[in-house]
Amino acid sequence: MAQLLTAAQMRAMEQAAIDSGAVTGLELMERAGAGVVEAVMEEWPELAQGTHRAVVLCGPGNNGGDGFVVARLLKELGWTVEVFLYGDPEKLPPDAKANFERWQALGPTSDMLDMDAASSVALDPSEDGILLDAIFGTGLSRGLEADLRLALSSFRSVVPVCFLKSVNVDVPSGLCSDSGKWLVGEDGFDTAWRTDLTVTFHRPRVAHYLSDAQAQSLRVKDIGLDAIQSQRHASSIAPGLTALLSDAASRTYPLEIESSSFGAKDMLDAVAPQPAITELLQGCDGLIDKAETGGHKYTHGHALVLSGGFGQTGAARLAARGALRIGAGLVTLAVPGSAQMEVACQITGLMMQRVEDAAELTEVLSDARLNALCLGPGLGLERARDVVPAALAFERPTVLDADALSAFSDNPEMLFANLHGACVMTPHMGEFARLFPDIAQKLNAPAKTGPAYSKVDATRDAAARAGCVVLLKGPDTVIAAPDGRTAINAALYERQAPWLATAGSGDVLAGFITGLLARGFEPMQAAETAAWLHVECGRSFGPGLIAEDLPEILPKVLQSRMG
Ligand SMILES: NC(=O)C1=CN([C@@H]2O[C@H](COP(=O)(O)OP(=O)(O)OC[C@H]3O[C@@H](n4cnc5c(N)ncnc54)[C@H](OP(=O)(O)O)[C@@H]3O)[C@@H](O)[C@H]2O)[C@@H](O)CC1
Ligand SMILES: [K+]
Repeated sequence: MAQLLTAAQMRAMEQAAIDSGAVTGLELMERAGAGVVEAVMEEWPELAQGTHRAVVLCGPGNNGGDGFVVARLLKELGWTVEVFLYGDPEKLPPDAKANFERWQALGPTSDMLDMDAASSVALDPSEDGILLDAIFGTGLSRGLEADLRLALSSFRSVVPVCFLKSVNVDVPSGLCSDSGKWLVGEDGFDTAWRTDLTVTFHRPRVAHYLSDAQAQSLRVKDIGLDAIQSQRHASSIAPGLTALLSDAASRTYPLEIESSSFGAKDMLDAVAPQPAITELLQGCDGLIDKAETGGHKYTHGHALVLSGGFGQTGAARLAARGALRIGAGLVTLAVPGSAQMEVACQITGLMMQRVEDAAELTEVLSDARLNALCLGPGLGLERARDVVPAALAFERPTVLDADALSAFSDNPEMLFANLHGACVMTPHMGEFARLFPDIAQKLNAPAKTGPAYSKVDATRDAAARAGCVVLLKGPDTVIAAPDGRTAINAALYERQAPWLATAGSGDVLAGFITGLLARGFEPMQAAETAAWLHVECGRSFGPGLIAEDLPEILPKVLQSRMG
């Protein structure tokens, strides 16, 4: 596992490396610039052949310094390079200034706010290449002023005309790197724009997995911090490192990525003021295939999925199928009398039990072998209000989805009073906003300054209030436990799975979680694992996916996981 980083953590790591004497800021900047060039060539191999054009927009801080390095390196490769600066060169921080001066020896720097700047670029559309945004990175503190936004959008409008690829250094300028939110200026406008490529350094920032509207592709380039860290571990000297990192990481949560490509845990492990966040790129620990564990069907648990009435049983059947496929030993659908015939005609492998109301459910749950419950898919609001409190009274591992959440929109407190620590709530943003209106309002409020309140913050706050795991759906699904553990399951970049936005997809997810709860996974682990597998199923099936396909493709995904 590796970690997602906040701006404060990244700064602390760089500073610690510099203070150790193992590297200078100038060297890190050089590696960052070289990393950008390398990433561009990797992303578009055609740009590695011959010479091309780079329009480089530099800002007033070290992000701008990276831009000057890129400009120089591309110029040395023979590219046509035009550089524009936002800010006063005299006020650049030392490393950025040094690189500005090195660039000055190779070419001019124009004022980015000059009215004619972008149109001068558009005059010559003959060479393809890149538009590089190196205006702001992790140092963005507020929304962009109107004149800069105007200039930026003029440059962006040149991109299609001149066949340029849009590349940003670290984060697109205007995006808060801790929250994934576009900061708005005093006038309430932002600079939201989807670029072709983001190149970041060492580890991704939190923001890179919290928004689907920032870049098509993300590349993380090594700038040598891991090597410095392992040298330091080897020599066992890390004086003051922990304290330094702790100070700088005041608003931090170590953010973990489960990914072989990002290497081992790093020196931020020394700082763990809050529990970790896992980004589920490569899956989760603890997914033991049923075949490996063997045993009787009851050793894999018995899940009970509550169904709605006649004509409304499809969602519960989907969930039940998902629970069975993911390895629950037995799955029973609890069905009112009106729907018994309908369900009986549709199921194989699943069992059915008549459950008319809360009283009958209470009776059924006296069988302690029913060790995981799924409440919500197709349940119906009235039935949900009746059976949910009765089910929760047993304090068995329980998934609450769809109608089990909507039924309490008018009175979330009633739901919260019944929830317990073995629950997993799986709202989409609409359901979330009805249950946690104040949190949703805070999340959706335009942000003028960073670090802004993020989807991670919102999900954590919701989990703390509800006292159970909350899985807030989206292409950037965030899963949080009441103790602060948090994971992001991002279906972004190479894990995009737009086909998952199909009717019934959420019901299958609820079923996957329920099945894993039945197998004895603890709630956070069940939610993480199910969410990851859900996306993998979507990716594995591809276009044309309908919800029914998700449980059926799961064995293939599990087999590939087992190697
Ligand atoms: N440290 C290292 O060793 C390495 C760092 N690296 C690179 O450095 C980047 C971080 O650099 P950074 O900290 O200098 O921040 P950066 O994003 O350039 O901006 C800060 C400047 O912008 C200003 N400013 C902010 N918001 C503004 C606004 N809305 N409108 C106008 N101005 C605004 C702010 O001014 P202030 O807020 O103080 O008014 C300040 O002047 C990082 O993303 C990575 O690319 C790599 O080279 C690897 C090695
Ligand atoms: K940038």
